[in-house]
Amino acid sequence: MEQNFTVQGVVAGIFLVSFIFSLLGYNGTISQAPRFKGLRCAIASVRTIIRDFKSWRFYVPWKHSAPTIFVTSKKHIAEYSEVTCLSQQAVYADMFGFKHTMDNLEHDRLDHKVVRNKFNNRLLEVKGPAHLHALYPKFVTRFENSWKKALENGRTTCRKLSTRMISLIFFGEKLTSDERFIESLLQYSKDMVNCMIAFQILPSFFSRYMHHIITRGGKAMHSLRKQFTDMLGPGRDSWDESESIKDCTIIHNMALLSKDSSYWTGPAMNAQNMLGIWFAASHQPWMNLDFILLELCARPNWQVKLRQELLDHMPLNDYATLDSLPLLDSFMKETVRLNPLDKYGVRRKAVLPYQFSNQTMSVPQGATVCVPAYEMLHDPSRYSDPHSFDGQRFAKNNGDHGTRFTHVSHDFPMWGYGSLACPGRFHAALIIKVVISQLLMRYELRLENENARRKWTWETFAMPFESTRIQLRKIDM
Ligand code: HEM
Repeated sequence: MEQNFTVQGVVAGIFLVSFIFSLLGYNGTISQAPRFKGLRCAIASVRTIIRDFKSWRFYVPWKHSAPTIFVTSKKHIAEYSEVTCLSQQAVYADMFGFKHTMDNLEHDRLDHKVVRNKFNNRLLEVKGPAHLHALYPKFVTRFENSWKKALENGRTTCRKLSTRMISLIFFGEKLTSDERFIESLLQYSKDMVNCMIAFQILPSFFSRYMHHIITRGGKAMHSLRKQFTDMLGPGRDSWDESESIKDCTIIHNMALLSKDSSYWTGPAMNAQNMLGIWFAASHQPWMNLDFILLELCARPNWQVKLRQELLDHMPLNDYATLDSLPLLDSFMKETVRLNPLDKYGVRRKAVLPYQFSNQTMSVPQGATVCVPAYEMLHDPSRYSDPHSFDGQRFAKNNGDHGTRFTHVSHDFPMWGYGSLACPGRFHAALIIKVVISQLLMRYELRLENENARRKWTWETFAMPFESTRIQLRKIDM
């Protein structure tokens, strides 16, 4: 429902704005639309846009985007992903309008890349895995409680399930049992995506007004930021949470790690970084979880195989055991290979001009460098029979682990590359594995409607429909 509302809103917005531009005689960049000359051409252009959008072909009709440079060799990827003047944050700041959606984040400071990246790596990649292992029983209990609620309501969504789970490691058990707090977390992430769509369509002049309208004055963002600032500052000592859980949370460790640094000027700046990390964590886990469930529905034989693998390793009392199952890992990875959320990966925007070290390529200021992720993941020289689903592709023939789901590689750009590769990938893997294993041990899964549309696309993104319904049939174990 919500998805339909967003898409309809977008189409209506497109209609209105293109009509106005057309009447003003704006010369758009739509490839197949005629040049706008007067009312007749305007109506024809609007029809083309509506037809394209109805057939799920999304694009920005009137913006000239900066050039994109594609890179595929390991050497080049390793080089450009690390260079300071090619900024990761600037890419996402443009895409999601961080100026508005992250309370004036100064995304183009060059020191951000180095300091924030190191900080986030220590916080999530270095410290994260041990905390995830320690909290594993809490995650299982969190799944059980969330699932009980879902059964009472007769439904849930991957987004809600994933948010309830992952928020536990961010903010502890007590705060994330508060429905109003969970609502703000969910709303903030939705606001970001709705703004992204609106900002891509409208001239940047409108961004701050659109942000205000779409997010109702940034209600969720301000409420979260206030809460984070308090938890990272004056309210730290009075935070009502058990010490053993608190010690493992991201917010508590953020305060500890930044205490003696001159870069972090205080709780307000940390709170802004926390908004960023929450945003990074809030979308991709549920979307990948959704695709994995859809692939499982299409493959009942894989449900049996994975269930057997789980049964062979019972009791799953610790995360090390669940995390070491080669077939589960491989199935998840193969799903992601065939359903990448973004056609491009390892995106960096040149905040200054850059010349590759072997002088073969130069990147003008403002251009984006990235890898053609979709093509690479479907390239027969990297993956044999690349268009067919092989759930065992990443496990060895003897059933051992091949390459892991969380492994970072230039052949598999899902996590990015180099020192900026996703530091939260272990968190994402845990959430997905807990949900999949708990569901498989209880149910057989199938789609309510085999022909239901499963993906929608926006620019280079391909995302699951939240409304695709999965039916669960209880199994006797
Ligand atoms: C399936 C889920 C996820 C996917 C596919 C994913 C993917 C990515 C990718 C592609 C990047 C950019 C890397 C680059 O440009 O080289 C990234 C960055 C990042 N991700 Fe994730 N991510 C996921 C989940 C998470 C989670 C759960 C967290 C937090 C717990 C997280 C935290 C971050 C952060 C903080 C960055 C920015 C890195 C930096 O600033 O240094 N991600 N992620």
